[in-house]
Amino acid sequence: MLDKIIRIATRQSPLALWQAQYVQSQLMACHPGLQVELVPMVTKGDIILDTPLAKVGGKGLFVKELELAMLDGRADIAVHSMKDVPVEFPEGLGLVTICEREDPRDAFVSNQYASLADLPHGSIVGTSSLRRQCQLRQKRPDLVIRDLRGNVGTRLSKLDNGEYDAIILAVAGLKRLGLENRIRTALTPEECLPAVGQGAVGIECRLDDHITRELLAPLAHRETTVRVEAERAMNMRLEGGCQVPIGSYAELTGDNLWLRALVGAPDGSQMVSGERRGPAAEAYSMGVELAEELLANGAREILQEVYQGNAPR
Ligand SMILES: NCc1[nH]cc(CCC(=O)O)c1CC(=O)O
Repeated sequence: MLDKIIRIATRQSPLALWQAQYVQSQLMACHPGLQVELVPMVTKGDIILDTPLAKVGGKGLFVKELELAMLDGRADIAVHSMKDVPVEFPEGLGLVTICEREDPRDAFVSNQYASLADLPHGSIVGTSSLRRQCQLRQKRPDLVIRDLRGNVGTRLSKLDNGEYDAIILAVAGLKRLGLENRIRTALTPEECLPAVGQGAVGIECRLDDHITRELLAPLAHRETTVRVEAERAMNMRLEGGCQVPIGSYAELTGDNLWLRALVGAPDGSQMVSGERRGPAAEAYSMGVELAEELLANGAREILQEVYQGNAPR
């Protein structure tokens, strides 16, 4: 077992490298003597950076090359932000481990203003996430929302250049990159319901690689796994593809799971939301049932508009 080497396929953005190195150090701490190497890769998503993600094929662009490397045996595992992991996996691969969640909230980042409420009428806010856009617009229809892409450092420099009055980023990403001081306020789940899996890191590998799966087992965090399972079941039932105006967030207290979800029109004109409470063992079915309730309450029509590219923004 100790002469085993684990190779981690990773993108080279600072956040992807942080996540890969986090898993590398956790694995080495759990298994003294185990060798763990990073296999840095470039994905299509890294190359096509100027087009809104929804138009170029979505988040899958960032994971395909990593998955091919695992299937070809050039790498053993890939580490993902759970919110970027597509709902389906290629044959032979699967998500086997979910690590402990970092702060799941969204962050309000600005150089002049301390909070969303402080933004003057007509301020320009940067985010390309339809989920963030619809929730911002619902609360503040006066704001001007502009697309904002690139990795976390790029987004912050566009804010600093004066292109935006404020931007919204995930708290987790900023913390991991040592940029916590840029957070003016964390938005509560009531202000902006987080994305499926936000703040959690997951590990994908070949399902028949039992040695690797056994080595990964101690990195799993039970509470996070239950929460993310409920959130992902919700998303799966909604067929939430690449870029979607869906928030899905679960909290677990003892055995009590509380799942909240919303689907909104990107222009903030409509929003359907709901919640479910139940025991942890029912995480999956709670997610599916909540999704069905939202679909029946108008989410189906909202999502159809978004998928057909007709939704006003
Ligand atoms: N969509 C990009 C992305 N994917 C994961 C994170 C970091 C937070 C996380 O792990 O959920 C970010 C940056 C952001 O949304 O600000």
